[in-house]
Amino acid sequence: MRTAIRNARRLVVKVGSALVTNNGEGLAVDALADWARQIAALRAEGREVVLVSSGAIAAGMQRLGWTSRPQEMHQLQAAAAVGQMGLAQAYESVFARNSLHTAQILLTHADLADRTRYLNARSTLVTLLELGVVPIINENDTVVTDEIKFGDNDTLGALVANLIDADALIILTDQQGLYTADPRKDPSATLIGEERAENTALEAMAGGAGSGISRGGMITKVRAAQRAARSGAHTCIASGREQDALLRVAGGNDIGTLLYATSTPLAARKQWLADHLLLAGSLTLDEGAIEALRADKSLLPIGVTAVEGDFARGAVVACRTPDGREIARGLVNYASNDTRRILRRPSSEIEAVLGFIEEPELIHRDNLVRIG
Ligand SMILES: Nc1ncnc2c1ncn2[C@@H]1O[C@H](COP(=O)(O)OP(=O)(O)O)[C@@H](O)[C@H]1O
Ligand SMILES: N[C@@H](CCC(=O)OP(=O)(O)O)C(=O)O
Repeated sequence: MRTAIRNARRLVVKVGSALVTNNGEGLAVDALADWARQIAALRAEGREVVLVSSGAIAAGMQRLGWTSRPQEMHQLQAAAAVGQMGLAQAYESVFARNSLHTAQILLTHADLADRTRYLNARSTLVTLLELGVVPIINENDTVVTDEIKFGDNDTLGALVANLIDADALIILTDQQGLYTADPRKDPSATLIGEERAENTALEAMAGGAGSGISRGGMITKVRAAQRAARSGAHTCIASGREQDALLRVAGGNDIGTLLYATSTPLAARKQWLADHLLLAGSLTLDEGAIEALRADKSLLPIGVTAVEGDFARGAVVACRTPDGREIARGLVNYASNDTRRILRRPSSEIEAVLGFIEEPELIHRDNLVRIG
């Protein structure tokens, strides 16, 4: 499977806060310079690289002289705004030494949930890659609150990989890869070399963040690999402190943990639906509707037993089993108040109940994606 990474043309590289900021001590400029050198070498091989870098909050805290991470959102946002300047400046200068231009892109969840903005972000990124520029992405921490944050950049890295149809996602962190348990807590844990990204047993092995500096931990990296696999991208988690880590991973060497994709990539529009982190509402389905969705059919109002949330026509909603498990999601044809009036009814009655009809389906199969 390592050859899949060796053959990857378009790569997303994610570097975590602990690495970027020397565990919060300040920007690790030597590490940044080393990644820039390796990314330049990959570009010289004709490969395209997008960098997703954390570290704004940690760098901002250090610049402001704060020794512990503040709790208050506006203080975190202020630190991110200060730190992002330092981050951008440092990357610009280390890539310039390798004759490469960089571009700063700050994204929010809302940017990727809106179809037009999503497509715009994609075109800009692809244009930058065609121009030979290295896009450097972070979350736009200054404008997002907790409920709507990606929170950790592993998730953001996977969404970016899906956005630009990357072949591989390389996550550099402070461990050699995914271990059978958190090695900080269990010294007998062993490194996993390769595994299917979709193997849900991996989630039980992965724990939370290793330091107060970072957010996600290993669990968000495993989930990022699952997400990236939906668009066919393979993920490698490796230590950013290893000599030439990026070049060795991208060269197909046996380091870190490779979580490879096996499923057929989703069509672009369905990928976008699957990548929504926040849904406007949810529908509870009966057995017949669950069966219909498994057979790739549309969702009709007759198979819906309950509606949750307040949503407009065209919103993305979850389709759940009676015990609350999400099995699919899609773009709904009727607003929540209308959906409540037509649920459990045959489509032939929609017009009589509502006084109008949009479509006979509540969610058309083309706008529906199965999850899990
Ligand atoms: N099964 C595991 N294997 C490896 N590391 C793990 C595992 N479970 C939890 N961790 C922790 O995840 C940390 C890496 O994630 P994180 O601290 O969020 O770093 P980053 O800033 O690179 O995203 C490790 O330092 C480790 O303590
Ligand atoms: N956007 C935040 C990154 C959040 C974070 O810490 O992510 P990670 O290092 O991936 O756990 C920042 O730049 O500080």
